Amino acid sequence: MLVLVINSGSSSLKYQVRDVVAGMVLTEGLIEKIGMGNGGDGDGEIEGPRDHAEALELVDAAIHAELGDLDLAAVGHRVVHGGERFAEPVLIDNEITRAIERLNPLAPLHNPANVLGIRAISKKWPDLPQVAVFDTAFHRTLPEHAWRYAVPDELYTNHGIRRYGFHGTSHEYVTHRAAGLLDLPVDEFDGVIAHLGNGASVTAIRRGQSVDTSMGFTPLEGLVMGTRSGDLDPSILVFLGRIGWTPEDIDTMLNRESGLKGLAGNNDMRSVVEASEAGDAKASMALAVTSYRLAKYIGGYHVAVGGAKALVFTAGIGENSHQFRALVTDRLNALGIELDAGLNSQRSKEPRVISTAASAIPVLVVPTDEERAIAEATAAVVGG
Ligand SMILES: Nc1ncnc2c1ncn2[C@@H]1O[C@H](COP(=O)(O)OP(=O)(O)O)[C@@H](O)[C@H]1O
Ligand SMILES: CC(=O)OP(=O)(O)O
Ligand SMILES: [Mg+2]
Repeated sequence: MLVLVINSGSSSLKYQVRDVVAGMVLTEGLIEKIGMGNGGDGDGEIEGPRDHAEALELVDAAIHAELGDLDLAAVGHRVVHGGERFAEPVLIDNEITRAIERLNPLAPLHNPANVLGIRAISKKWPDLPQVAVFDTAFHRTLPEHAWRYAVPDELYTNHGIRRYGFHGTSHEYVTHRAAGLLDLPVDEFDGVIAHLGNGASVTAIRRGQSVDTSMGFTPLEGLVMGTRSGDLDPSILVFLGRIGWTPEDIDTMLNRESGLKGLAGNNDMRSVVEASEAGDAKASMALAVTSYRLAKYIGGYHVAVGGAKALVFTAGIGENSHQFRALVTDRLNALGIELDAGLNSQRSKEPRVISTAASAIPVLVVPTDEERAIAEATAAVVGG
C-alpha cells in the first residue's frame, strides 16, 4: 500500500511516498525555508518557494520525475490542531476540512497550510482518500490539572480555552523508540522528550503517556522557538493593546518576529550558533535564554513524571545541534546529568546515548519520524 505523506511545518514541507506494508520509503524530499523568499543572506541564492501551494507543486513534480505514474492508496496529512474533537486520525471529507479550517486561528502558522494542502490534493486527485493525523491527539491523556488554565470556567466551556499540546505524533513515536533503546516496555517509560525544531516543545512522559507538555492553547506557549516567544507575562499583551497595537500586530510579533529571530535577528539555529561562536553577543544571549528556559522545563517535568528515566532530544535542533544540547545539559548538573562530549558531537541518524556512564540518567538522541507514524496511521484508517 503506497501512501503519500505531507508534513507541513511552519517553515518546511516534508513529503514521502511510503510502501507501508514493506516499511519502505520510495522517495522523499524536504522543501525548506518556505515563505523566506527574501530572507536569505542577500547573495542572490533562491531561498525557497513563496508559500505552501507553490511547495506542493514542487512536490508533485519531484515525485513524478522520480517514480512516474503511481498507484497511491491514500494521502496522510500532518494536521497540527485537532482541538478537542479529534482524538484519532480521521478520513477527510469536506466537513472535516472545514472543521480543521475553523481551528486555523488556534494554529496560525500551521493549520492554514494543512488546509491548503488538503484542498490542493482534492482538486488534483479527487478520488484519492486523505487522512488527517493530529499533533494534538497524543496529548489527550493530559490530566485536567495540567490542561486547565487558572481562568474562569466560562473560557473553557464557551471558547475551548485550555491547553492542547502539539508535536504529539513526534513525541509518541520518539517515546516508543526511546523505550526500545533502553529495553523498557513503553508503559514503563518515564521520561522527558525535547522536540526542538523551528517550533519546539517538551513533553513529560509517564508510563508511555503524555502527562504534561509545554505548548498550550496554541503552539506559542512554552519554549523559546525559531520565531515564537514561548511563555511571557500576558500583561504585556494587555499593555500593548492599550497603547494601540492591534490583535494582528501582537499575533505577528509573538509568532513571527520573536524567539531566536527576535533575540538574535535569525531564526535558524545553525546561523545563531555560528554567530555566537564568532563572538556575536546577541546570538550568545539568545542561546542562553533559549537553553535556560528549556532546562527549567526539564527540571519541572522530571518532577511531573516522578523521576525521569531518560532525557531525549529530537527534531532539527535536537538531532543535529551538539552545541545546543551541551548548553542545555550544562544547566542540568543538579539532576546529575552528564554529557559525554565525544558521543554528543558524533553525527548519526541512529537513536543513541550521548551521556557518560556516570550520568544519573541517560541522555538520548532519537531521530523523529513523523512521516512513518503518519503513513502507518493513514494505512490503518483506509483499511490496510
Ligand atoms: N546541522 C544542524 N545544526 C544545527 N541546527 C540544525 C541543523 N540542521 C537543522 N537545524 C535546525 O533545526 C531547525 C529546524 O528544525 P525542523 O525540525 O526541520 O523544523 P520544522 O519542522 O519545525 O520546520 C532550524 O532551527 C535549523 O537551524
Ligand atoms: C506545532 C509546531 O510548532 O510545529 P512545527 O514545529 O512544525 O512548526
Ligand atoms: Mg517540525
